[in-house]
Amino acid sequence: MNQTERYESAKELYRGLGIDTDQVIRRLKEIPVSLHCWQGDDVKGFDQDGPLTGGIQATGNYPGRARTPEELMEDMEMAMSLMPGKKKLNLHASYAVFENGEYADRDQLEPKHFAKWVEFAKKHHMGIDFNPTFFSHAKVKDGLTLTSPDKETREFWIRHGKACIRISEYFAKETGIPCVMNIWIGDGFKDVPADRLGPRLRYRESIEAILAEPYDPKLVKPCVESKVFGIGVESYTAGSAEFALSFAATHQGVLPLMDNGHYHPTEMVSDKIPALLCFFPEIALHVTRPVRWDSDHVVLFDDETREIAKEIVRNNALNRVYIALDYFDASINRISAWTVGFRSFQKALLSALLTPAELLKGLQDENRMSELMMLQEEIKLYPLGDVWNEYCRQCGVEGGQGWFEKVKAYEQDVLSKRK
Ligand SMILES: C[C@H](O)[C@H](O)[C@@H](O)C(=O)CO
Ligand SMILES: [Mn+2]
Repeated sequence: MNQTERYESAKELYRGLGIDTDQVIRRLKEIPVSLHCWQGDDVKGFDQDGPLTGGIQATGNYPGRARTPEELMEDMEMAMSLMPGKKKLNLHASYAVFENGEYADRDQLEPKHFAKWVEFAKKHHMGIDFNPTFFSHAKVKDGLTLTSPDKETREFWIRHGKACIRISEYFAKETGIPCVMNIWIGDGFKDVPADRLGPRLRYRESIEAILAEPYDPKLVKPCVESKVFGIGVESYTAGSAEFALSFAATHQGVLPLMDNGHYHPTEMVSDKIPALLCFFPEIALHVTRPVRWDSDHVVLFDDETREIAKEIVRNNALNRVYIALDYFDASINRISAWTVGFRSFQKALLSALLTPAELLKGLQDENRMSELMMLQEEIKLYPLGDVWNEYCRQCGVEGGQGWFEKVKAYEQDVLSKRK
């Protein structure tokens, strides 16, 4: 059978489950997934020369890292040409583009410093999500920013956050797509602190000061991303899950953002999604793959990634969950890392859309658990790959491994020349 015949055969099989694969493909094409710029340069950014801090690490030293805005945009374009589906551009403030010798510190950033990125996003018909960069900067004092006991330090970072509110609104107005602005700080302590409450009270106050910056809540979606520990802050992080959830629950219009690398290894974010959907109109995610710790490995088509996609789809929450990828692997070709991760989550969304959720819920509600188990297991061997190939064909990208030849050629022609 050729690919078309295989798709037609798969279509019939899924029709037997009450699934219209043509409609699934149409729907998947419209689900935006935010693609993080920082996989392309190991989270280095353009505005500082110092090391990556904040308790995160991009391990490896694969040649060809993007060093300039132009190189990063070129690499993202290459990667996006290999990915099916709708993308948003996810930027950090540290990726500001200064021209003609200009420079602005983090608290002085303006929309004009991101005009090149808006041009890039418009060229690719993308919305833009944004992140204040509360790390990798000299004004991180003793590892602290918004929680610092030093007022001047807090005020610098509050000004940075306010500047990012203004830039986020600029992005939304320029692209016509709301901007998710994610607040994450690495503030914490390596060893047992004497005061866990004080930093959190200051953090709450600082975020409230940032959000006092006027903005249109239809255009800017502020989020607070939690974390359980970081490298060098193993004993305490101010922005814990309880803090982030409580802040979002008590501040109108603020979304909790869950990164599935930010919990204890046995905790599953997939299970947390339907819990939060009971209480929050909207939530945000960073989809990643933690190995032993919050290692930010490339997302794969693995169980938890599939479960995360399933919870979003089967709870009819595609319009309530802002999906972003967050991983940075410096040990492999970065174009391939971007591409594998994005395609993996597209596969997870497709798998979820091809699952007969109502049929399975009915079996659960009727306590027909034996049949439920049987059917959930049998569906795993349905021909997802034939629908995937048709989806990729319609999106104009390779369904199988052929795309990697293009990555190898790009490495040969472009990346290898970056000395
Ligand atoms: C670069 C991102 O802001 C960062 O990865 C953050 O989202 C995070 O997950 C830190 O562990
Ligand atoms: Mn994250």
